[in-house]
Amino acid sequence: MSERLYNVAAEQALLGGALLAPERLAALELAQDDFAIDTHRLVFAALGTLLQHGLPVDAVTVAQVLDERGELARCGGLAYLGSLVDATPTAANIGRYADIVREHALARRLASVGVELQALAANADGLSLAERIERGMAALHAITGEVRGDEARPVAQALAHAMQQLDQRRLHPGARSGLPTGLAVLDEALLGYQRGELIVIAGRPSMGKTALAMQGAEAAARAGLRVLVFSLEMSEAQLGLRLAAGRARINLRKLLAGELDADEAQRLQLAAADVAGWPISIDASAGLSAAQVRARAQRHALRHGVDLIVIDHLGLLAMPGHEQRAQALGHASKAFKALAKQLQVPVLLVSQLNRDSAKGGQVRAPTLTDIRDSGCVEEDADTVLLLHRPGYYGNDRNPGEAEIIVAKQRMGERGQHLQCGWRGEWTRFTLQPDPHWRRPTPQPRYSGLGEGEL
Ligand SMILES: Nc1ncnc2c1ncn2[C@@H]1O[C@H](COP(=O)(O)OP(=O)(O)OP(=O)(O)O)[C@@H](O)[C@H]1O
Repeated sequence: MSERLYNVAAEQALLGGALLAPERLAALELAQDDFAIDTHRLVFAALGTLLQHGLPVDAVTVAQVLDERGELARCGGLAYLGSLVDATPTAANIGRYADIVREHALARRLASVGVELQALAANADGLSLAERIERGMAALHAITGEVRGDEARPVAQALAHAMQQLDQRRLHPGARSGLPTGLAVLDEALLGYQRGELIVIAGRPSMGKTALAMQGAEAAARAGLRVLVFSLEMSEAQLGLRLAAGRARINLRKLLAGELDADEAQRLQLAAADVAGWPISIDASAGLSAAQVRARAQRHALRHGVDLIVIDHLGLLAMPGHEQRAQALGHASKAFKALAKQLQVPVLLVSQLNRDSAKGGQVRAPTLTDIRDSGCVEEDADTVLLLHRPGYYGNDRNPGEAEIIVAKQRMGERGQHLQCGWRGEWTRFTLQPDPHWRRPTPQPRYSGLGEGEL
C-alpha cells in the first residue's frame, strides 16, 4: 500500500489520545476500517468493547481484552500500548488526528473505486456503457457522500438546521429559500425552486415551457449559480441566441432574419457579452437516455459543481427498446428525482402535454390528469407547473395573457392560478400582459372596387 494512503503516526497519536481520554472517542465517529494498520484496528476494537460495557479504559485494561482474544502478542504486548500513551503527551489534538486518519481511509476507498472502475471498463458482466458509467458514478458518489457527511442524521439535528433556516427567514421576510425562478409571482408562490426537488414544467406545444425553464436558468446564472442544461430539442447555438435575444429584449425572428436596426444590433452585442459570462453549460447531445443524462450530470457536478439542472424535454429522451413507454418514463422521472436529491439541486424537467383540440377557439386549462400519460411523473415530481395561454388559440383573448398553474407542491398551496404576461417575441414570461394590446380590427371585406380606384 502506498504511504500516501495511510499515516502511522496519526493512527498512533489517535489511539494514544483515546487511551488518555476515552470519553472523547464516541464523538469522533470512527470505524475500525478507518485504520490502515492491522494492529491498530485490533486495539481500536478492544477500546470499543470496553467503552460499550462502561468499563475503565487504559493501556492495562485494553491489554487485558487483547490478551483474552489472543491478540496481545500480535499487537506488540503491553509495551506497545504503553508507547502509544508515552508518545502522545495530550489528548487535546485528538480531533485533528481523527480527521487525518479518516482522510487517509477515504483515499484508500478512492483507490479501491479506481480498481472497480477498471473492472467496469473491462466489462466482464456485459453491461451497456451507460450502465457501467452510472455504476462508476454511484461508487464515486458513495465516497463524496461520506466526505460531506451525507448519512442518516438524528431528527433533532435535522430539525435544528431547519429551525435555523426558519429563523433566518423570519429575520428577512420575503427572502426566498430556493433558487430564483426569474418570475416574481412564481418566487412568491414557491419561495423559489427548492434544492433536492424535481420540478416539472408541463404544457401543450408552444406554451413557453422552454422559455420558463430558461428564465429560471438565467435568473440563477445571474445570481452566480452554476446551471447545467440538457437541451434535447435545440442546439447550443440556438439556445445561446435565444438567451442573448431575451436578455436584449430583441425579437428573435427579426434577429434570425437579419433585420435588426443599429440600436438593436448594439443591444444584442452587449447582451451576448453578458450571457457569455454566465455560468451556464449546455449539453445538446441528441438521443440521450435518462441514465445517460443522470451520469453526465453527476460527472459534470463532480468536475465543475452545479446548482441547477434543466432537462428539456422528457419526451425526447431515448427510451430503452425493451421497455414500454410508460415504464421508461417512470424510470426517467425516478432517475431525475434521485439526481435532484443526490446533488441537492433543483431539477427542472420540461414535459409536453398532448395537444387538445380547441372548441370555438377555447381550450380548457390543463390539469394534473393531463400528465398521467407521462408515466409516474406526477408521483415523482415535488412540484408541477402547468402553463396555459388562453389567447394562443386564435380567440379574442389577449395573446399576452398567461397562467401558471401550481398543480402540485409538496410543501405549499396547490391549485393556485398565477396570472402573468407573455411576450412571444422575447420568448419570456412577464409580470403582466402587455397593457397596450388591442384586438386587431377586422379588415374590411373586399368591397368590389375596380383596380384603378385603389
Ligand atoms: N418572434 C416571435 N414572436 C412571437 N412569438 C414567438 C416568437 N418566437 C417564438 N415565439 C413563440 O414562443 C413560443 C415557443 O416558446 P417555447 O419554445 O418556450 O415553448 P415550448 O412550450 O417549449 O414549445 P415546444 O412545445 O415547441 O417545445 C411559441 O408560442 C412561439 O409562437
